[in-house]
Amino acid sequence: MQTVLKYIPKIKKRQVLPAIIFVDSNLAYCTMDYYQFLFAIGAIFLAVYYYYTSVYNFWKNRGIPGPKPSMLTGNIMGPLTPKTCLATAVKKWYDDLKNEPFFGIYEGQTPVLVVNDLELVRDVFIRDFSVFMDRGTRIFEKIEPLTQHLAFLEPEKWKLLRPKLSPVFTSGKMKEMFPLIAECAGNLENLLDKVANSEQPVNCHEMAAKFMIDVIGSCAFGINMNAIADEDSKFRKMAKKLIDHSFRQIVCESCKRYAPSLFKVIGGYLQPKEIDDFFIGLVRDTMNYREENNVFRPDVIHMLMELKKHPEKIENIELTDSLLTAQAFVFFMAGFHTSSLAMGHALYELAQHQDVQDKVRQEVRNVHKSGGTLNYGDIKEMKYLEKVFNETLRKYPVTPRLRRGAMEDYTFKGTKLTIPKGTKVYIPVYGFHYDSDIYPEPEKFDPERFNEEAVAARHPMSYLPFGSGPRNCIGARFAHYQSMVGLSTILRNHKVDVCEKTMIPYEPDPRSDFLIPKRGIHLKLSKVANS
Ligand code: HEM
Repeated sequence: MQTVLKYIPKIKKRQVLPAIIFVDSNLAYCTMDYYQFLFAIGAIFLAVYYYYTSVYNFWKNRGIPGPKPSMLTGNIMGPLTPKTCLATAVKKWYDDLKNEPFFGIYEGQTPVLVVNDLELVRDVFIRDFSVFMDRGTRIFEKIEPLTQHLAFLEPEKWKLLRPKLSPVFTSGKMKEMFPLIAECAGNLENLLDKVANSEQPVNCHEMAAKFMIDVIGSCAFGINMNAIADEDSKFRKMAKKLIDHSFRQIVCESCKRYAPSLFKVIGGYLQPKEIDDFFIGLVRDTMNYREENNVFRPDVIHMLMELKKHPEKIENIELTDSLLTAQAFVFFMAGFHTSSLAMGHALYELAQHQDVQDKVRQEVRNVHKSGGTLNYGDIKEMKYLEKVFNETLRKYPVTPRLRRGAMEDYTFKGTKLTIPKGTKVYIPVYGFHYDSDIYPEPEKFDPERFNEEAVAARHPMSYLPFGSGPRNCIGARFAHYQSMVGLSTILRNHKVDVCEKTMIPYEPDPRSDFLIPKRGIHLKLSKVANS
């Protein structure tokens, strides 16, 4: 290949221009008149400009207001241009437009309707669920086989799989699993003493993640993942890789969002295979072990083995190994990541509100007088801790917006707006949770917002940490129990304080769509004498 840039400075009007800048020595130069060249460039610019302005007229043409989109990225900056995180963007749009029933934004070039009106939100989640069963997420199953899980699956497969997996999380099953969670809490207690003795700040988000990995491993997979005791635990390493923002992952995510057709072609080269191979191997080996040794545990793996044995129970779906593994994978991923964030954020607030922390400790000690192992009933009695947990998820909803996709043309009730089939819909959770008309002084951490009367006085759609309707979080009950066990274990005999390393004010990580602390949650942990 030979560069012929050297020709360019010598060009004069009406001179012949080598229009191909990189020319293979075997190819003849392609020549073009100077004005023709300028015209061609201009035409290309015009075409691109026309394309983008017409794409970005979608909402304007329908009379729907919205923030001004940028070329290419629309309104969602995304991981390649991390100026503002998604939560901050959602809040800004909502604050500017909250008196509108809805407004329009663009994810890349894709129009998205954001629904503000709480009754219309209820229609989307519950009353017209048959239209909004879709998550509105595109899956590239050949490139990323583990993304064909419950959270992303298209409605046809989702509606067959969800009822088969829901029984894993009934309250009866929770009771059965509780001793396994309590056992992991024992290991956490040993870690707490080590950390307190070291007198060094600890990243509480990471500590919570280790606990959650052990809990999910034990309850969903029947495996001791050993993340608390072993710094080199393979599961902890995989978990870190999953939530990592390496350059490769940022490129992948951006490509999927802004250039999905390109991702189809190059995604296979960008995608690390290590995580897929690890989980596919893990689920296959666990199933084989149980089969050969006749092991029975009423968990996610058992449910998946049953489906594999009786594929006739789910017609119209080919139950491939990767489809089954993807279901186990989402329980691991969603189970440890979301709950560890909730637990980390709760400790962050408690370290800044010692009065609330003392009250929680008092309650935990009253309920759990005997010490020893916690039981299921103990958690139910910790009403104040529950309020703290709920208020934490109000201030720090893990997902700042929820998503749905319209499966047919849909007219919003009481309005003239009809959206075409396939339109994406967002629910601005972070906007609701910080709306001062719903939650006065929204920046304040106040667990009393969750006393019975206050909750009954609010619209049910104004608090959505676990989503709502038939496609809500399948693991909400499990998340609640594992977080409450983790928090009560830490706070019973230990105290968290802010220290020099604590990030105040809070800054979310702009590279993630989840609400994640930018620099971890570093707190000082010390032992509290038993009074
Ligand atoms: C504090 C912890 C958690 C939070 C804040 C959380 C939040 C959410 C949210 C907001 C959704 C979307 C709901 C919607 O669109 O209406 C969701 C879905 C989901 N969550 Fe969770 N989650 C948590 C813990 C868990 C746990 C522990 C598991 C499993 C062990 C889990 C498994 C799932 C799955 C599989 C879905 C997809 C459900 C479907 O599409 O049918 N989550 N979660």
